[in-house]
Amino acid sequence: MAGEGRRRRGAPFGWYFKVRWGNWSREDGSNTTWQTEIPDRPDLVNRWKRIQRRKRAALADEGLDMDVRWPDHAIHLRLTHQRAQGYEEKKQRSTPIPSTANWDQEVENAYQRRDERSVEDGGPHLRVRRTGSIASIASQRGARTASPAQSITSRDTPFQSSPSVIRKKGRLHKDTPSTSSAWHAAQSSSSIPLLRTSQPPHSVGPSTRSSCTLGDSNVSQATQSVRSRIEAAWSTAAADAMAAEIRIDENIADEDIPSDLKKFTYVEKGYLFDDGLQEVFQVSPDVFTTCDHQRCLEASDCPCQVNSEILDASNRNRYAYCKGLFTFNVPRGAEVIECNKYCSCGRTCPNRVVQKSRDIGIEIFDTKRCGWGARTLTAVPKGKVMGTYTGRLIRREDIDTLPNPHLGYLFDLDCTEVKDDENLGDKYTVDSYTCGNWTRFVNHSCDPNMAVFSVVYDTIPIVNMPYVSFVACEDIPAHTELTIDYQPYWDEDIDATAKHGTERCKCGSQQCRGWYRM
Ligand SMILES: C[S@@+](CC[C@H](N)C(=O)[O-])C[C@H]1O[C@@H](n2cnc3c(N)ncnc32)[C@H](O)[C@@H]1O
Repeated sequence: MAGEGRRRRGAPFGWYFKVRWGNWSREDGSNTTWQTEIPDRPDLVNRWKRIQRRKRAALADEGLDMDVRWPDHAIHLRLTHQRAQGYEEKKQRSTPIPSTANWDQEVENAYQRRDERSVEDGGPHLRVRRTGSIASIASQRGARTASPAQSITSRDTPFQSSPSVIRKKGRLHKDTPSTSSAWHAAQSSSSIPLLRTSQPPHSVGPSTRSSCTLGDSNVSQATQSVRSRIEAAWSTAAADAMAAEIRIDENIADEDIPSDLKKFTYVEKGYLFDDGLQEVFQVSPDVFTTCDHQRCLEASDCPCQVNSEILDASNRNRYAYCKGLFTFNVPRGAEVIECNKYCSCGRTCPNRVVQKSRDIGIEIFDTKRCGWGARTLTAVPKGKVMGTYTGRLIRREDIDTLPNPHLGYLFDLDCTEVKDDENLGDKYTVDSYTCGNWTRFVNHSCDPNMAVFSVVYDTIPIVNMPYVSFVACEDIPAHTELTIDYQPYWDEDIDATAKHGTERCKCGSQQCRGWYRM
């Protein structure tokens, strides 16, 4: 393969490959032809396409603002073919992946088409990496294949709740567990918690106004405008990422809005990076596993999928997702690897779920007992991916330098870490104190309705910078507070009686263990 190009004079419109022949030449010595297809050498065509795709991606990596202003029709008149491709790539990347309204139907259709083609190994397939496999990944060629195949069966530890914890330096509280049934009743009736308890550490609790006067009413106007301004800024950021609405409960008053939150930057997707970390995150295109599919349904022939380590009881590979919902088959220490920007599958590929935009509206509200919280505006089905924990990506070793208020908003990217590993090198944490999204308002519950899992799609697992994805672990009615367990493996990881560093839990669930750890 020597090149490719758009329609040539006198030829039908379309893309052409330029082929240089080794065993043939014209009388004048030239040995290239232009052809629309090379049916007997699909390997050459696929390799060529892969290389071109990487070139396009590299062009787009240079910056998304370049050239995008040009109208579509001018592109092939004014630019080389490669630049036109780069333009297409940039255009696509500048547009976040919208959530598709009829996505379920599309996937359903695709499954149907697959079944019609009678593909033998059509079973769901999960691409993951397990704890401890980092070295073997690195030993493979540039980690392209993500991990060695390593079968586990359904008897292995199932996905539980969260591979990571939100950290906070806390002092020991000796209070007894909170077992309020009012909270539980409030939850099950889809309303907000009713109990009023002590203020959370950074005073975002209930208003301290004791009386209401005309002056207060004016203050209330100003309050509204502060809340509205923050809400507008966050909504704009969410809309830019094509995400659903983000509201701040209108009952939140001016004096209940912490000053730091007025400077808070809402980041719906992705990370902001501490010095030098973006370079770590942005790995070379060569090390990605990629596929040439339009859709990644046939696990047996998708290069991204074949190295899955997760098998079901019948030894068949599984997808992490089924019809857009998380399957909860990911064991502890595993990461989901979604199709990436170098794959040729489209935006509705069933292996692209977390990277889609959030389509569930969220409201931030005052829980009256745990500070602010986040609740869903609509009913959410079990398995629905709600969003990722965003914020500033920092080195774990830098946590000690952070001011105290940050410590309640840290999320360790520790999914693949071995217990009690003291080495802090190459370990990272997300700090959402000054920037982040609605997930930084998610409170702890001992009976949570969301779980978390780690996922990568724009980097590779070995760099230890996955996204932490929040997923509904049960059907959640509209207007219910969304919660996770900050210490999901507490019964495995720590002696429940050793409560050093724990905080008194006010989740109020019937299963409340009385403490949580940041
Ligand atoms: C990640 S933030 C959650 C959002 C926080 N409520 C706010 O107002 O910004 C974690 C903090 O929320 C509070 N919190 C979360 N879950 C709690 C619980 N179950 N009991 C008591 N406080 C909780 C604690 O103050 C904790 O430091």
